[in-house]
Amino acid sequence: MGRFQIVGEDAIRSGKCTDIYFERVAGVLEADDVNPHVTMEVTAAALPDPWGVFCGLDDVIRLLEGLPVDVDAMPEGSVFSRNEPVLRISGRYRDFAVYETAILGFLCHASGVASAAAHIRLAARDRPVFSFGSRRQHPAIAAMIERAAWIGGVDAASNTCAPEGIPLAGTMPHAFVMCYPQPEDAWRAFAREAGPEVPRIMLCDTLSDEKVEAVRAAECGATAVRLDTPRSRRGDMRAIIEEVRWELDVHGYSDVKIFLSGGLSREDVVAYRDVADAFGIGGAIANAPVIDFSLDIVEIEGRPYAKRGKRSGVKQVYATAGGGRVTLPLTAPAPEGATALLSPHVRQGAIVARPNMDDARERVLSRLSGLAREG
Ligand SMILES: O=P(O)(O)OC[C@H]1O[C@H](OP(=O)(O)OP(=O)(O)O)[C@H](O)[C@@H]1O
Repeated sequence: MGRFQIVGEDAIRSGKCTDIYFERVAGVLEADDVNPHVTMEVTAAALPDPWGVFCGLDDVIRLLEGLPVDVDAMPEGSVFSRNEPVLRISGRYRDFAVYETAILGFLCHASGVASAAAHIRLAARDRPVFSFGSRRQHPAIAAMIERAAWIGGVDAASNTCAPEGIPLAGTMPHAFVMCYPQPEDAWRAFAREAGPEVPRIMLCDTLSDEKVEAVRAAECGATAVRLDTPRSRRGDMRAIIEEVRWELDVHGYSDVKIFLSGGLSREDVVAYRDVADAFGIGGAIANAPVIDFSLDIVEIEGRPYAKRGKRSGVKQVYATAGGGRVTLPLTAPAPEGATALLSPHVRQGAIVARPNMDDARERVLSRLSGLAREG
C-alpha cells in the first residue's frame, strides 16, 4: 500500500485485488487438477430503471489482455435491459476466475455512472448537463467517473483528470467569491483575468439574495449566473429561478443565462428544465447506484449448465429489424435482418476490438434521441 488507501494497477492486473474465496478455491481446484472450459456471462437480474448503459468494457479488456480467454461484448454505450448478457468470457475457469472481482467492479461502477448520466441527459432535453461530481468519489477513480459520465451523454466534466478529449467545464467556487471584500470585486476580477475561453459564469448566491446578486453580476460582465442553492431552498427554488429570470430581463440582461447546480436530482432537472438554461450535476451522477451485474457460468465443456435462477447456454442479443430486442441461444438462427450485439473483443488474449469513448457516447446520444422522439 502506498501513501493513500489505493490499490495499484499492478495488484489489479495480477489478480491480487480479489475476493479471498477465489484464492482459496483456486488451490483446491489445482490440487484436484480440475480446470474445466467454461463460458461465463455478465447479466443484471434487476435494474434501477428499465434500461441501463453498458460501460467499463475498456478496463475489462485491458485487464484480460494476455490471458488465454475469449471475450465477446456489447459495445460500450449500448443500452441494455435486465437479463441481457452484455459480456461473455470463455476459457479455462482457473485461468480467469480470480479476476471476477475486478471485472464486475469495473462494469458495475462505470455502468451505474453512465446510466445515471444518460437518464439525466434525457431528462434535461436540450439543456446542457455538466458532470460536477468527482468530489463525491475517491479521487483515484476521477477519470473513470468522468469517462462514464461523458459516455452517458454529459456535455462536459469538471475534473482536470478527465480523459483527454472530454471538454472541461467549471465556474467559480464560493471560496473564490469570499476572498474578495464584495462579490462584485470577485466577479469583476474574474471577468478581467480569466482566460478568453472561460465563460463568464458568476456564482450568485454567496452573501445576498439570488436575484440581487444576479443583476449585479450581470452588471459586472456575467454571461450566465450560477445558482447553487436548490438544496437549501426547500421547494421554493422554481419561484426563485423565475424571479431571477424576471429581474435579469427587466434590467436588460435577457441574454444572461441561468445555470443551476447544488444537490440536483433527476427529478429536479425535470422540474426546472423549462426555467434553467444548464445544469451542474454532482452526486446524482457520480454517486449513482452501481448496476448489480453478476458473472455466471452458462456452459461447461460445451454443455449448457447454469445455477438456479440463471438461464443456461451461451446467448446472443439481437437488435431486430423492427426496432425490438431479443435474446436467443447462440446456436439458434439469427432473426431475419437482426443485428447481433455481442461481438469479439479478445481472442486468446489478443485484443481484436478496442472501445472508443466518443463512439460509445454517440451510441448513447443516438439512442436517447430515439427515446425522446418516442416520448
Ligand atoms: O451537490 P452536487 O450535485 O453533488 O454537485 C457538486 C456541488 O459541489 C460544488 O459545490 P460545493 O458546495 O461543494 O462547493 P462550492 O460552493 O465551492 O462550489 C458544486 O458547486 C456543486 O454544487
